Formats: sequence, C-alpha cells, structure tokens
Amino acid sequence: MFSTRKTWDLSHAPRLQELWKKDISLDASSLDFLMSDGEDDASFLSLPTAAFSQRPSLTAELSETNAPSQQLLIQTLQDKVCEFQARLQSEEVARHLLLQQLQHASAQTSAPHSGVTVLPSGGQNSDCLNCPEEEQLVTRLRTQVEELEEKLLDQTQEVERLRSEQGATDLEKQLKLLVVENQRLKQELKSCRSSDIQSVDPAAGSCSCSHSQDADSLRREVSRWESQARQRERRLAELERELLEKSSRVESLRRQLDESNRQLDESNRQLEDGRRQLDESRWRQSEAEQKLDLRLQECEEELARQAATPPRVKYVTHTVEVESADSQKAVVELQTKNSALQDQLSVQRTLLRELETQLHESQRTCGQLRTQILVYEGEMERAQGQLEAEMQNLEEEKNRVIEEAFIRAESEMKAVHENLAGVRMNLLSLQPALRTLTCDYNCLKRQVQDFPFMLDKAISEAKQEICQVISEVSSTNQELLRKYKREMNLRKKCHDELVRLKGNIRVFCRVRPVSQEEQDSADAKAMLSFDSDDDAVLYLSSRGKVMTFELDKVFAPQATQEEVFQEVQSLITSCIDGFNVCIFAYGQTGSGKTFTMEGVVDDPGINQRALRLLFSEVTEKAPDWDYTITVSMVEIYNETLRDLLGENPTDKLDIKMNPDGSGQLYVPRLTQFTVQSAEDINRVLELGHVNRATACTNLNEHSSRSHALLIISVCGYNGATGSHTQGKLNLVDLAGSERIAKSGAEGSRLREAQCINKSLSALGDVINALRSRHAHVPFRNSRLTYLLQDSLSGDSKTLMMVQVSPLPSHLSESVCSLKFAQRVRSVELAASSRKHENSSTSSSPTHDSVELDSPPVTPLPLPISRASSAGSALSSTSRTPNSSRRRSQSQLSTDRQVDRASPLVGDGGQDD
Ligand SMILES: Nc1ncnc2c1ncn2[C@@H]1O[C@H](COP(=O)(O)OP(=O)(O)OP(=O)(O)O)[C@@H](O)[C@H]1O
Repeated sequence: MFSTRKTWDLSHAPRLQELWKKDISLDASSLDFLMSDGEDDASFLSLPTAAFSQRPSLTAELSETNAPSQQLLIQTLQDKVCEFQARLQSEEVARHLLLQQLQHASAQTSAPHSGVTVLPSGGQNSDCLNCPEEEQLVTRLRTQVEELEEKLLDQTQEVERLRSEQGATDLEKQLKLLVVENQRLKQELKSCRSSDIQSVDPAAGSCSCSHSQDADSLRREVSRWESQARQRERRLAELERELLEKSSRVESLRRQLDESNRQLDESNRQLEDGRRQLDESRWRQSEAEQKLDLRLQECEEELARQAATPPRVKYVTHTVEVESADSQKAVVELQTKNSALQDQLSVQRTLLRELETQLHESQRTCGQLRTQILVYEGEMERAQGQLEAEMQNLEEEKNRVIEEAFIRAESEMKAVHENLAGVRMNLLSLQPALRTLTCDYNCLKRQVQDFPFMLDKAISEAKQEICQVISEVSSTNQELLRKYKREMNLRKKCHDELVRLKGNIRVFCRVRPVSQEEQDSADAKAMLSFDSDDDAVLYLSSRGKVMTFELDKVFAPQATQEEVFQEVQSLITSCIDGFNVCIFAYGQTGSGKTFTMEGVVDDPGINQRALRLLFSEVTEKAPDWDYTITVSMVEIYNETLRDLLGENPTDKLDIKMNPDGSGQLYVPRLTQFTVQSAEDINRVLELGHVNRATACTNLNEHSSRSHALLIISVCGYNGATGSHTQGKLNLVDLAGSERIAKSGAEGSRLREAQCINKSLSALGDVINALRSRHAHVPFRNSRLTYLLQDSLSGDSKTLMMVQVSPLPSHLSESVCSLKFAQRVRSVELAASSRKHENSSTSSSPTHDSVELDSPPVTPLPLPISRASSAGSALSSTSRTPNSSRRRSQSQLSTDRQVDRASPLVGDGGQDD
C-alpha cells in the first residue's frame, strides 16, 4: 500500500541516493578482501615482471569503470592474480623438477665410479671428483643452479620493486583516494543532513531562512495527508473486515443451504426408498394375492371337478376334506400373511404419509431457505457493489492523495534542495566572513595578550583621573560648604529680619468648650462668638455691647489638640535650628491651660506632641546632624523654684549666673533627663506629674496656684560642617490669672495671689520692655521671668496661648485675659499707635484693675481704626469684622515701619 511512498522516498532524492550508492560501494568489503588476500599470499611476491605488464590497462580500466562496477573489476584483477600465481607456481615446479633431474643425472653419472652419493647441496668431496668432465659438469650445473637462483632472486626483487612502485601501490592509492572520497562524501552527507535538520527544525538551529518555513508547512501538509491516508487505510481495512465478515456469513449461509439441500436429498432418497419398499411390498402382496387367487381358483376348479365325479365322492370328500383342510390352512396362512401385509402396507402408507409430510415440510423449508438465500445474495451483491464502489472511491482518493502528497513532497524536496543549495552558497559566502572573523579573533587574541599591560596602564590613568576628580570634588565641596555657610548666615539674617518685621511674640486664644455640668447650670447664653471668615477675631457680648478682640489666631471650643498643635509646631521645630522658644498658657483657673499644655492620656497636649515632633525631626536630620534632647521640669510656687524630676521635689532651687562666663543663667542641681524615645518622654512626664502631686495636698488647687515649666534643650552637632546649634523650648503652664485679691482672700491664699500677680505682672513687664526695646528688661522681678530670661530675650520666639472660659460667670476674667493678650500683641504692631497706646494701655496684665462693671477704657484719641481692636467696646451693628480685619491688615505695614523708628513706651495700670 505504501510502495508508492517508499518509491518516492528514494527516487526523489537523487543526490542522497547517489551519495548512498557511493557510500555502499565504498563500504563494500571486496576491496579490503582483495588487498588483504593479495598481501597475505606470499606467492604474490614472486610474480614475474611480465605479470604486471597489463597494469596500465588495468589501472586505466579501474579509473574508467564506475564505482558500481568496481567489484567486477576487482574480481577480474583477483582472477588475473590467481592466474599469475598459478603460472609462477608451475614455473617453480618445473624448475625444481629440472634441478632434481640434473642432480639425479649427476648422481647416476658419479655413482658407478666412486660409489659415493653426490649431495644435492653441492658439498665438496674431492674423493668423488675423479673425472674432470664430471667435475666440470657438476660445476656447470651448480653454476647454472646458482645463476637460476640469482635470477629468481632478481626477479623477486624486481617484482617487489614493481609492486611497490606501480602495482599494488596503485590499488592502494586508488583505494586510499576512494576511502578519502568516501569520508568526504560521508561528511558532506552528514553536514547536508545536519543543515537539512537545522533548516527544517527551527528549534534545532538559528537558521531562519524562508525556505525552512515553506519546508515546515509542506511537511505539515504531508503529515496531514499521511494522516488522512492512514485514516482512509483504516477505513478500508474496516470495510475489508466487514466484507470478510459478510463473506463468511454468506459462506455459512451457503453451507446451511448445502446442508439443507443435502437433508432434502436425503429425505428424497429416503422417500424414494420408502416408495420403492412400498412398491416392492405392493408387488409382493399383489403377487401373493395373485398366487392365492390362482390357488383358490385351482382349488375351486378342483372342487368343481371332484363334484362332477360322485363315486369317488367319499374319497374325493376325504381328499377334499383333507385338501380343503390344507387349503383352509393355507388360506388362513395366506389371510394371516395378507393381514400382516395389510398392516405392513398401512404402516408403509403411514410412513409414506409422514415422509410426504416431511417432504412437504422440507420443500417448504427449502423454499424459504432459497428465498432467504436469494435475499441474502441480493443483499450481499448490493453490499459488495457498495463495497466495491467505496473501495474504488477510496482507491481513487488514495491515489489522488498520494499523488498530491507526492507532488507536494517533490516540490518540497526541490525547495529543500534549493534551500540546501542556498545554505551551501551561504556557507561559501560565510567562508570569507569566517576568515575575517578569524583575523578579528587573532587580532583580539593579540589585544587580549596585550590587555594586562593596557589594563595596568588604564588603571593607573584612571587612578590619576580619580585623584584629580577627588581633589576637584573636594575643592568644589569646600566651595559649596563655604557657600552653604554663607547662605545659612544669610538665611539667619533674613530670618532675624523677618522675625523683626513680623514680631517674635504671637498671641493665640483658645476658648474651652462648656462641660456637661456647666451646660446644665449655664445661666446665660453664649457670650463669645467667632468670625467665620477670620480666625483671628473673637467677639465678646456683654450687656448688649460687643467687644472685638483681634489676635493672631483664635481657636473655637471645637478645635482639637491636633489643630492647636499644627499652629505651634513651626515654633517648636525652630528650636532645632538653635532658637529659644517660649510657649505660655495664660488664663484664669479652669480655662483649659493644663488641658492645652499637658492634655489628657488619650489626647495629649502641646508638651508631649512637641517632644515627639522634635524626635521625628532630629531623626530625619540624623544622617548629617547629631542631636541631644534633654528635659527638665520645674515648678514655681510662691516664688519658689522646685525640681519636679529630682529626688527631693520639695527642695528649693536657685537661679545663678553660669560660672563659665557665657552670661547664661543656670539652675544648680536641676535634674536633666536625656530622652531618646517616646517611652522616655512618657516616663519623664509621668515622674514630673507624680512629684508635683506628692508635693501638695490638693493637686488641682496647687496646679492653679503654681507655674509649671517643661524645659527642653536641643543640642545639635553637624559633623560635616562642624557647626553646633543649641535651642531651648520652654513650655509653661502658668498659674491661674484670676483676681484673687479682689475676692478678699487672706493668709496663704493672699500670699499665693500676690506671688502669682507679681510673676504675671513681671512677665507682662518683660514682654513690654522687650517689644519696646528698652535698654533695661526687668527679668529679675520674678522667678518666672528670671528663669525664662534666655528664652525671652534676643531672637527668641514667644507664643502666648490665652485660655478663655466661655461661661458668662467668667466674663470679667475673660475680658481681662483678652485685654492683656490684646495689649501684648498690639505692642509690636504700630509704633504710631503705641504712642497712643502707651498712654492708655499697659503690656503687663493688671488683673486687679479690670472690672467687670467697667470694661477697659478705649484709648483716646484713636490713632486709626485699629484702636477698635484694642479692647474697645463696639456695637455689634456699628462695624463688621471683615472691615475691621481689612483695616488692620492695611495698616500693619505702616505700623511696623513706625515701630522700628519709635520704640513703645508703656507701663501697667493704664487700664485702671
Ligand atoms: N479644649 C478643651 N476641650 C475639652 N475639655 C477642656 C478643654 N479645655 C479645658 N477642658 C476641661 O476643662 C477643665 C479645666 O481645664 P484645666 O484644668 O486644663 O484648666 P486650667 O486652666 O489648667 O486650670 P488650673 O489653673 O486650675 O490648672 C478640665 O476638666 C479640662 O478637661
């Protein structure tokens, strides 16, 4: 079935076939056999020179013959060699015979004279050589033998020489050439195959010519056709199997039919036998009947004749009687026989009927079987016709498919061959490239050999360049560092200027919310209101009048701790840059100072947040800067300084001038903790809180009567620049600012009130003197201002957080606190206004002088509309907050210019 494909496989690869044939011809063992046979046979060496006289023609013949006919040629050569050997042997034998004859003749000649046997080896026996003729003959013969031997030796040498020069060497050379050619062709075939594989299989090599894709597709097509052919073959095999089954079925039916026919014949035969038996028995019966009838008739005739003769009646009667008895007996016998024959006849008839029934049955079955056979035969003919048609179709289809596959494969092979030729061409064209590559490789090899030297040279050059670059970079760094320092100085100057222009005292106000209990017992409506457009304005209503307070920032009751801290954190971080910062919480008792500064556990205040912020900031700067943060906590109660972190919190501390001559103050024996983590902060604050609580009987009351200070020092060192920074952050929770003296307190309460009043007044005076740039700033007037001296002077920054209670019952204290804040803030704003304010306001709080019934007097004359923000009472309908704010801002620059020209001069008590 696949003969066509197999034929195609070999016949359509002419080149491979040719190579194959060459390969076979060269691999044949005949040449090896010939060579080994010729060399092993020693007689070959004795070939006469003439034996090789035909060598040129043989060589020519060998060279002319094609590779397939070489075997024949070799056979011819072998025959000729054998022939030469035979001839040589015969010559040898003849020569030996001649020699023996000569020796024998000489022996016979010499024997009768001396009786001594002449040795064939020619041994000298002077006794036997009496006759000179004989001696001469022997000598001549010996000479002849020697000549012959020499001649033989010469011939042998000549043969050897000729053999080495031309004969076998030619064959060997030819064989070697053929072997080399064979090897070359094998290699070529191998390379062709490998290149075929590479071009056919893209995964096997990197050759990606277009023919490989065509070849792939053709191969796929061929494999598809092959699979189709296989399917058709399978189908054909199935049909054949089916045909065989049907044939076997028909055969079995035929066998059944034959069996039936045979049975039918058997039945017919039985029937015939029965009929024959019946006819026979009938015939015998009729014969017996005829015999009986005939006997009966004879008997009757005899009876009648005897009856006709009376005298002889008795005898006749007796005879008749005798005869009739016999006749009767015979009749009875005959009747019995007749009845038996009748029975037999009836049996035969019954049997005949049965046989006839069987015959009918068999004939009917036979008819049915014949009908069935006819049906089967028709069906089989039809199936056979279908099968033949199908087989015909399949055969045609198969031939067509094979033809197509053949054509495709042929074209594919052609393409592959073309591809192969292309590959060969490529190989040829690649050879120059290979040569170039080889040249390049050699060149590179030389370069690689020179590489260490070049590398050393390059490394030394690179080192020089790197050193040069490093020196350049270091000089650039020096330059950059110089510029950086210059920029830093400039920035500091700018900052100073900015601070000077903007003022380094900021005043914020925070209104605490109304607690649940206070809401229940609140006796009035909200007296404080806020400007939705301006977060620096607070309105206070009292008796139908509205007082407007303008500060730097006003926090409504709903402001969170985080929002408050957001506003102050820039001040806190500036202490990392070396600034001293002071944040005060100022206000009456219960206004929320401690809440703002310390906060509660779940919602910490400025103190804890400030320390955490400082940690995160110094951590960010850690690669360049090395910071140390130390913390101290002190309390000032009744002008007594106590260390809240010390082992004995009740011990009094002093404030002294630092003996190092720096002019800085310090507190001997003050405990300082270096904090490095949030846990340290919590521990320190907790310790301070516990110490403060243990030092008093009622913490709430005590905290209202004392100032609590958290002093944080931040020291930084920049290793790169060598610069140091030192900043200090003072977070102060001041004592309550209510006017206790007015309430008629006595004894210790009076002393507490006096101390608080004194320290707060001193703080106001210091701030006033600082803003007014007085030559003398009264820091020493209180422990508080004395301790905060370095954080209030110079370029330090101060924030005052004025805490206000929203309750109407605290209106007087709230007004007093707000007026104090307003004055502190207005000090720095307008020099021109200060002149007027100096006569009407004081920077120091005068709590005792502010009366609820008599609100602060508006300074006269008002320099500008800004005077309205200095605590003047205005009708809520007389002006809008926005207009006030705009005026304040427009006037700000003018005021600041004047402020630099004329320092503020003022003192307390003007409110009164
Ligand atoms: N902004 C606020 N939000 C919620 N509660 C506040 C707020 N401010 C203050 N409080 C609450 O008001 C009460 C009084 O606050 P706080 O103790 O801070 O006042 P104080 O001015 O420090 O009083 P003292 O001078 O006696 O120390 C506290 O219960 C506090 O929780």
